Amino acid sequence: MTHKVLVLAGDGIGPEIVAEARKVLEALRRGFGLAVELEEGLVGGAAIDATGTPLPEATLRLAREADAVLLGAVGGPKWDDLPSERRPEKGLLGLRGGLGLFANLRPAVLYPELAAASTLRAEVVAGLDMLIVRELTGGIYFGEPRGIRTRPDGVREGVNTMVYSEPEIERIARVAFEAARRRGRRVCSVDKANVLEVSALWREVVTRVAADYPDVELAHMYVDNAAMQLVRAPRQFDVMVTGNLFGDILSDCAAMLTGSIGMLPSASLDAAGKGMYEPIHGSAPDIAGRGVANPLATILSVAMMLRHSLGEGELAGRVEAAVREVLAAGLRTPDIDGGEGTRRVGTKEMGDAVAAALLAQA
Ligand SMILES: NC(=O)c1ccc[n+]([C@@H]2O[C@H](COP(=O)([O-])OP(=O)(O)OC[C@H]3O[C@@H](n4cnc5c(N)ncnc54)[C@H](O)[C@@H]3O)[C@@H](O)[C@H]2O)c1
Ligand SMILES: CC(C)[C@H](C(=O)O)[C@@H](O)C(=O)O
Ligand SMILES: [Mg+2]
Repeated sequence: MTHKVLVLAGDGIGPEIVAEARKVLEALRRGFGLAVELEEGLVGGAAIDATGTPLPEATLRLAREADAVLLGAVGGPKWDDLPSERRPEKGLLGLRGGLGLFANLRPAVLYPELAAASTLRAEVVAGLDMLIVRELTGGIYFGEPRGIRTRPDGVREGVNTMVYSEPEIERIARVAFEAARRRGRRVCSVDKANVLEVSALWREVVTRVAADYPDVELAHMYVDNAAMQLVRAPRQFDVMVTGNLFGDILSDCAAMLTGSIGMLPSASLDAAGKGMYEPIHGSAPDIAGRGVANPLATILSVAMMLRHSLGEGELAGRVEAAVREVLAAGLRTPDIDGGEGTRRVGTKEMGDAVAAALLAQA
């Protein structure tokens, strides 16, 4: 069966990093007979420029028809003055919401070769392998009412609403407990239950779901403490489950423990396992067009796509092994502190090296 993948390069470094991910898919096709058909679509600023909207109907339709979506990044200063409804980011949120991709898996894994590049001391971070399970289609990102309004006294106010229903909390909790069963059997649920009612309900529902997983240990943590614990002693975490906004913030924080935000992939899944795959970072306007962006988060997102949506777990392992190999060979993009025995390379050279390492396995 031929897998249909929709590729949405997006903005900024998006096209540069996606080009390297395509090389990896091409190497899998040539070296291992992966049957994959790529289609391209527009999203974000690129879609605004071409069609006037960040998520054209055609893109959503192609995404629905595909087995999986691979996305680069969206956004950039060119579109920053648009009202939030028309910004590039709305295209990404529209895809997540429109496809029902409620479960966002963000693994933060330290490759041993990058221990010296972590913002933490090697002995604090060595062996780090945690998974952030972020709820992706609810919470304050999607709650109503929202907007900027003017009160009767003439004062303007901005409004967003954080809402989580019991079914929304229950289904993301189950994703976290199921993942924990395949890993270290520990779940830490992160909330702000000392202040927010939405978090009090979150805690209650997660605790209830935990009863179905007696083999998994559950802990609760307030989000402010969780941010601190991530940079104090991150190895205490196995699976962390949290809401949309907290998960966004904590995953950027966790990224730095692994050496660079350019290393963190993600999978956004629906109830049936269909998914969209993207690095957790953005369009990096400060380095776009210079050929220096780290493509590994996107390449590792391809590995997640192979495993979670295409039923090609063995090939996923091969991609991860190829990444390990190029890091062990000392290749580093400039976002990662090199040090002795390393060699600075650009985006293309890194992608070529991963593709070559893959073909060498064939
Ligand atoms: N999923 C997405 O598409 C996504 C995610 C986050 C931010 N954004 C958007 O991207 C734009 C820029 O946002 P930002 O600057 O806050 O975050 P960013 O993640 O784009 O960049 C933050 C910093 O990390 C660096 N960086 C990010 N990815 C890198 C990579 N692969 N290799 C090397 N360095 C990398 C950047 O150069 C920058 O210094 C905004 O419009 C934002 O809304 C999009
Ligand atoms: C661009 C933005 C909408 C997005 C988010 O906040 O979810 C990004 O920061 C991410 O982490 O994927
Ligand atoms: Mg983010």
